[in-house]
Amino acid sequence: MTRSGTGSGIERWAGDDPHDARRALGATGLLRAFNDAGVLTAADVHVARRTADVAGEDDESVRLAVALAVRAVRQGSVCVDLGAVAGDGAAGSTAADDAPPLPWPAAGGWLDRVAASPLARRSVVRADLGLLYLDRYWREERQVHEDLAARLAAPAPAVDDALLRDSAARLFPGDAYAEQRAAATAVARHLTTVLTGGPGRGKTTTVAGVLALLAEQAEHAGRRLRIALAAPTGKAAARLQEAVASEIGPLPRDRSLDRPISGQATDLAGGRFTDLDRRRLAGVQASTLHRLLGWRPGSSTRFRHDRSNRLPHDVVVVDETSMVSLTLMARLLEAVRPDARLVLVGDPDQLASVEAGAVLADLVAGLGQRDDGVVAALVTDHRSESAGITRLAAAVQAGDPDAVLGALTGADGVVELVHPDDAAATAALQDELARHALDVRRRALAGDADGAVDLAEQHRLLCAHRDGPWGAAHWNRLVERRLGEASGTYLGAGGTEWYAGRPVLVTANDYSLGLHNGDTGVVVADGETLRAHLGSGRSFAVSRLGDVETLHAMTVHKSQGSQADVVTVLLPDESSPLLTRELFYTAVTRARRRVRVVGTPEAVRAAVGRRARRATGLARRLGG
Ligand SMILES: Nc1ncnc2c1ncn2[C@@H]1O[C@H](COP(=O)(O)OP(=O)(O)OP(=O)(O)O)[C@@H](O)[C@H]1O
Repeated sequence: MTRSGTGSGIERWAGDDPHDARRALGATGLLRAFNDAGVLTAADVHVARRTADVAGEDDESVRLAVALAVRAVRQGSVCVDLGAVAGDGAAGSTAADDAPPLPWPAAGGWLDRVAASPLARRSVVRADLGLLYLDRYWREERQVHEDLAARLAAPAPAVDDALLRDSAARLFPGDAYAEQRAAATAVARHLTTVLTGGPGRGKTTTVAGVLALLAEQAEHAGRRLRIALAAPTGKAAARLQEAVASEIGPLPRDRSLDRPISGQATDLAGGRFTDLDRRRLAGVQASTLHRLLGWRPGSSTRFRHDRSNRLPHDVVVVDETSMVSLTLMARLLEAVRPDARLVLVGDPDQLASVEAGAVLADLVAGLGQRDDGVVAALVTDHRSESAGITRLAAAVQAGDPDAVLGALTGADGVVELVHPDDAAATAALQDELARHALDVRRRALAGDADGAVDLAEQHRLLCAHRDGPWGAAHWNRLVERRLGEASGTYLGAGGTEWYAGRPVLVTANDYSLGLHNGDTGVVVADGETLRAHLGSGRSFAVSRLGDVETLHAMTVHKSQGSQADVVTVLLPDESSPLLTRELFYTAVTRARRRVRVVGTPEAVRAAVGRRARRATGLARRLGG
């Protein structure tokens, strides 16, 4: 009852080192074979063995199925499709063509055996939709579906039609704003909306207008609108806050909200928003989703706000929804009041969340066929100065490698491809990186915090991997070596860890300090001491910072939710399982003005051709 010969496409780690920590000691049978082959890690095997032993399950194929479900979650999927996993190379075919065949159980009846096993009877695993889930993820996916279905079936929120028409025409005037006007009207008319679009498609502009429009509706009904703006990372929340504030314009000098507003509202910024809009929206703050939901010490999956203690807001806008995991979406949906508007904004073509799930892509796939405007897509590019980046991103999205290579070799100076074997070009790149780091350091040594932060934020070096010759760690060391040579000291790990000009990335939330995972900044000299400046006037003694990384280079995954004027993307070679269309798209769309890709044409083709698919059932549940 085994299949063999299939499955050479499944992603494997090199299982030939007997001391590799991923080796499961004492494993036998199928678990042993799949661990030896580098498909399962020790942790996958351990969980499968423990749960099977407790439940008294001896069937090796069932044990293997559980281990594959654990593996699936580890790799970002919510479930595993046992019928397809054997041939699944979607996440990257790293097995050599001559890798020995794996003893796969026959697909027919495999899931049924798991469904009839004591493990399923004890609800350790769930078979549903022809997929196998670990219980927690099955419950979360069902909850997300049920909460969304209830919201979609609930009566539409009350709106004053004439006022809505007027304010939509005022806030989104003429043909130039027609797409956003339609999207904003859809948001006003629905309890739940998914607002999608790539960079520069006018999502933030739409959000700002929607808030003004809803605030006007609320005031018309004699209420003040309670607004929550949130994003998965601190960086993304800060960007959202800044973008919405700059879109709306500065508050009029008299900030009194209670003062009766007499006469016609003036339009100070000369834009679409009036003083009245600005007053109605005064004080709106963006926060991380964790902060909005009410982080509780010791738990990353339970929050102060939940089904029994809902958020007070009338409208909740979440930006960068592609980064929201299934678990976080489940917590959000149970906390939002059933009658509050929920607007999920994001770019479904970007990499999905670090944790399991692909919620935004699932929402678009599952709800996109509806013709009622629940999914509103913005497609018009409003950033003309970066047309080259838009062309490149569109070609990546379309999965057209020739068009991608064409866009990369265009002569517009906006987009550039550097071959890694081009010694002169890579030396020039290293010189440029060193020069940039030195300029940041000079400002930091002079105590110019704003100047150092601004300059550091202008360029990002993005890598697919953390480790290896094209990994972020290597390039961080390389730039630090060049900085050290120029400074006559040894900088970085093993030398002076904290130095003026060290760009830093915060990698964990610290609520007591107000630090958020994803915050970035620069270490700046302050007399004899060093302080890390994180922008917006926030600074900390470096001794208080725990979880930080050096940011001369960063991984594409960690760059999600942020942008820089100039981005350099280092592609690994084509065999890397991380090299996917979503990773490449996310990397190039971090650039506002210029993007340089360092990689072979083969790596570019591999990236464009490979999808980072995740197994989930949500799209199917939503699509009926
Ligand atoms: N209809 C429009 N006409 C002209 N300019 C526009 C229009 N909509 C937005 N813009 C401008 O285009 C730029 C990009 O818009 P916006 O920031 O709203 O896009 P976005 O989708 O949020 O982008 P990103 O995800 O990159 O932040 C902004 O400078 C904005 O002022």
